[in-house]
Amino acid sequence: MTLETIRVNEIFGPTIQGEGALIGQPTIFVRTGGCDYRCSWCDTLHAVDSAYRDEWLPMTPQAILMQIEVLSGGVPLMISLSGGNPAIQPLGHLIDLGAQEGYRFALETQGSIAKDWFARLDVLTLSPKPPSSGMDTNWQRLAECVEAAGPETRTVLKTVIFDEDDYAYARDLSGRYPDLPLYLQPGNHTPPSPEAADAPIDMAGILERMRWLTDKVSGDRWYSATVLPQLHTLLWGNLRGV
Ligand SMILES: C[S@@+](CC[C@H](N)C(=O)[O-])C[C@H]1O[C@@H](n2cnc3c(N)ncnc32)[C@H](O)[C@@H]1O
Ligand SMILES: Nc1nc2[nH]cc(C(=O)O)c2c(=O)[nH]1
Ligand code: SF4
Ligand SMILES: [Mg+2]
Repeated sequence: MTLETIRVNEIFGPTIQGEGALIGQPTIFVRTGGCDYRCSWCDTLHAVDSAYRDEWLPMTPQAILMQIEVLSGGVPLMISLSGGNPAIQPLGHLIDLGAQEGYRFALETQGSIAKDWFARLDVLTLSPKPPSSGMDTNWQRLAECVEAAGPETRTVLKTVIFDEDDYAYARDLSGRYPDLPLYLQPGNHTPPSPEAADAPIDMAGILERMRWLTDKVSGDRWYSATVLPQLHTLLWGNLRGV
């Protein structure tokens, strides 16, 4: 039987999950190449811009799992699937193969493409994009993603906030999905260029935005939202592969 290959940009770890529901927890990242969005402030353009597609190697699920096993020393831990948009890729077989060895899978996507294998994830993070990204949210597609994940997968929302319009977007999102946990992440206005393996970051500016966001959430008595930084950028700035 021939299996579909997955376009892989990078596999790295173990590191800690730097964002959202699993923040601080050990994980290995599998970053796929290719995205249907072009967010103005994307911090991972090397996995988005097709100018870099030569760096997205087609790999079988078996080859990916072998690399995961080497990196993890065979200890099954959480595998974070990100991108680009990993929902573009045929990841169902990798999830099943990894699950046989005890690995669990979390996936990070903007919620523009639903797949039936979302139901076999441990955690699905839907990260719809606010106005500052320049992208429009297709609410029907987002609903299809929530539906596809079903009751067994832990589904959470995470949205990036740069300004007042983004904040209003997040409030609207929360109203649409009052039962899903929502994580608010201050935006990094100094994302790396795709060529840079490391690049300067305005940490003071990001933390100032986080203080502004925290004040707003508290001032509005918005007690159901969780405000979190990108912990990996706090620790390593714009360094890639951490
Ligand atoms: C690079 S994306 C890859 C997965 C998927 N395409 C998505 O956007 O959810 C991973 C996460 O990083 C966030 N992100 C991207 N650029 C960012 C920036 N400049 N500041 C803060 N978060 C950012 C995205 O919103 C998303 O939640
Ligand atoms: N440590 C760490 N945590 C992350 N959480 C989301 C990431 C991503 O780029 O999708 C990411 C990443 O690249 N590194
Ligand atoms: S959807 Fe995610 S990977 Fe795609 S451009 Fe936006 S932030 Fe980058
Ligand atoms: Mg990132």
